[in-house]
Amino acid sequence: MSSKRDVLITEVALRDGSHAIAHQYTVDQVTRVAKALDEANVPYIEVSHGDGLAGSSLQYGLSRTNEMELIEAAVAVCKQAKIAILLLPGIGTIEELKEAANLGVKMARIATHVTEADVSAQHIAKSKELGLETVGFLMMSHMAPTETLVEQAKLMESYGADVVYVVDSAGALLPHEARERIRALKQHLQIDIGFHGHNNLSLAMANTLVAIEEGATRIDGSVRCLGAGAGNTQTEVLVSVLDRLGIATGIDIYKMMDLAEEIVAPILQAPQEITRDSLVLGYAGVYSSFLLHAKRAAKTFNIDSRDILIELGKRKVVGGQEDMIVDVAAEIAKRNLEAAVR
Ligand SMILES: CC[C@H](O)CC(=O)C(=O)O
Ligand SMILES: [Mn+2]
Repeated sequence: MSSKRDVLITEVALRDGSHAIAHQYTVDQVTRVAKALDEANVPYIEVSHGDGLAGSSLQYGLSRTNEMELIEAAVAVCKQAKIAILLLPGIGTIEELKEAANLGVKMARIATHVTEADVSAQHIAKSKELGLETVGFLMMSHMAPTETLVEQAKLMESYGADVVYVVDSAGALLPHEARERIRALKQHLQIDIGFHGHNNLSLAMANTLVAIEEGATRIDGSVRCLGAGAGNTQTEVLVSVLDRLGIATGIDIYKMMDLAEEIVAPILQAPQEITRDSLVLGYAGVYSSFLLHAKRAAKTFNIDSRDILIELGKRKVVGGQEDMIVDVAAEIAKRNLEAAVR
């Protein structure tokens, strides 16, 4: 296996996939997945609560296992892969960042809403000071015009980020929109550009390939699509497609396929597919991680989860506003009741 890498892949199933399994990862699962990914020569593995460090809460979902234990377990079994964490300023703090760095984490991804990059300044600076490779992660990138995205990415670059990602949190970007965004960032920034897709409109692979065509060299994938909503670009498929295209990832294709089938598939509560709910996430431009919350609220209020998601899309609700899901569900239930007695 060649260790040449034209594109650096970050495997996100142990972080983004946490949303899909209601943050129920065990140390044993994380150990087995991280070890197998390391043996397949995956360069970066992200491990955290789905909403990043310190995300475990009633608002976002309580973790079964303390994420620091999960990080420690992943670090312990990786010989070549670097462990990454996600941090959303305001949810995670500098204290958790330091704790993760002490455990052996090598990369920190600092995530903000696409128009709020300024809140990442001190976290990016601290991450650099701790000697971590540092990534700016601009979430819900479909919600801002390309000029705004460029402005915000430049802020992250000016704070010291080594890489900036276009994050299609809702899986709402169409290929020409992904192309325009990556092209503009390549034109205006000196640092590396990354792309993180979600497959709600079945476009994660197409958008990823377009991003690579436009010069993105940092790409996220989730093995067996174990990510929020319909999941991310499926890593083992991506690695195979890139190999066919002559783009080196350095990842062992058979080992990726085997770990997807034998280690990750049994973790899934249900196969990751594009259901009517995940399709609505992409169609209405709603945060992929809202999926389970909306389904739960729909059950509580006996309403259609799609009505909740469509309304959240109309209101342009962003990450961190999970409390709005129940508010919206209650309003819809009240409206339905009023209509029924009229
Ligand atoms: C809530 C954080 C979010 O899951 C980060 C991410 O992966 C995305 O925005 O797609
Ligand atoms: Mn994601």
